[in-house]
Amino acid sequence: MIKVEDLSKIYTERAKEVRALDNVNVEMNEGEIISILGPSGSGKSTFLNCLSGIDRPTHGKIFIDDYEITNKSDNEVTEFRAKNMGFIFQFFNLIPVLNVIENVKLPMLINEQKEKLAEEKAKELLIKVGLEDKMNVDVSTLSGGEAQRVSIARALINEPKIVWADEPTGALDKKTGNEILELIKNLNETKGTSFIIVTHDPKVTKFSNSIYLMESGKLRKQ
Ligand SMILES: Nc1ncnc2c1ncn2[C@@H]1O[C@H](COP(=O)(O)OP(=O)(O)OP(=O)(O)O)[C@@H](O)[C@H]1O
Repeated sequence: MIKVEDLSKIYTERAKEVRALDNVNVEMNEGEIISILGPSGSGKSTFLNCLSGIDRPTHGKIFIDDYEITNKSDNEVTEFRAKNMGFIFQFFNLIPVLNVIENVKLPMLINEQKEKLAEEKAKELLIKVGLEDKMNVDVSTLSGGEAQRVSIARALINEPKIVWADEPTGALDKKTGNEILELIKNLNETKGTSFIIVTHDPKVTKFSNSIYLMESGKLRKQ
């Protein structure tokens, strides 16, 4: 489903080169939970940003289901991302002026879907993540675990094939973090969505089908 060929990313800062990704070659299966572990500064976020088309690699090719993103224009990649990918962040990145259900509906409205359909879909997902009682509340009143459930519902609303999660348990206590990972596992099993989780947290591996280790820009399967 994801194929990466000879991928490198070199940042140049004050005439010094940083090789954030160093000739990565990998194929990742569809429908799995994949975790990418590695120390701080090893290149995990750079890898996620390149594969999701947010950043451009210096060298190499990336295919998502045979669609090469590395030879497309910025607009084409943005459209592909909006239709095929969801995102979960460490600090949730919810929009504070929108309530819970409005946050969940937003990516579907951005994709020019009908309001009524977005409303139905958002309700269904909020029930699935256990937030049926919180649909109309202000997001600032949510606990960390609840906020992450909202962001998971938001990530899934366009029925993406892939959800990228950057430290999804990083801001949560151990128990809440485990509940979020259980929810991700459940959604992976019931909907077949692939989750690719970038993390420092070794307990994520317990929920993963495949584990990779990033070290100094090189990726190894465990
Ligand atoms: N925009 C940038 N400009 C210059 N160097 C960068 C830039 N972004 C990242 N780097 C460097 O590239 C390397 C990889 O960074 P990256 O953020 O991908 O690591 P990471 O594994 O995600 O780290 P963390 O776990 O701390 O988030 C680091 O040496 C970092 O300093």
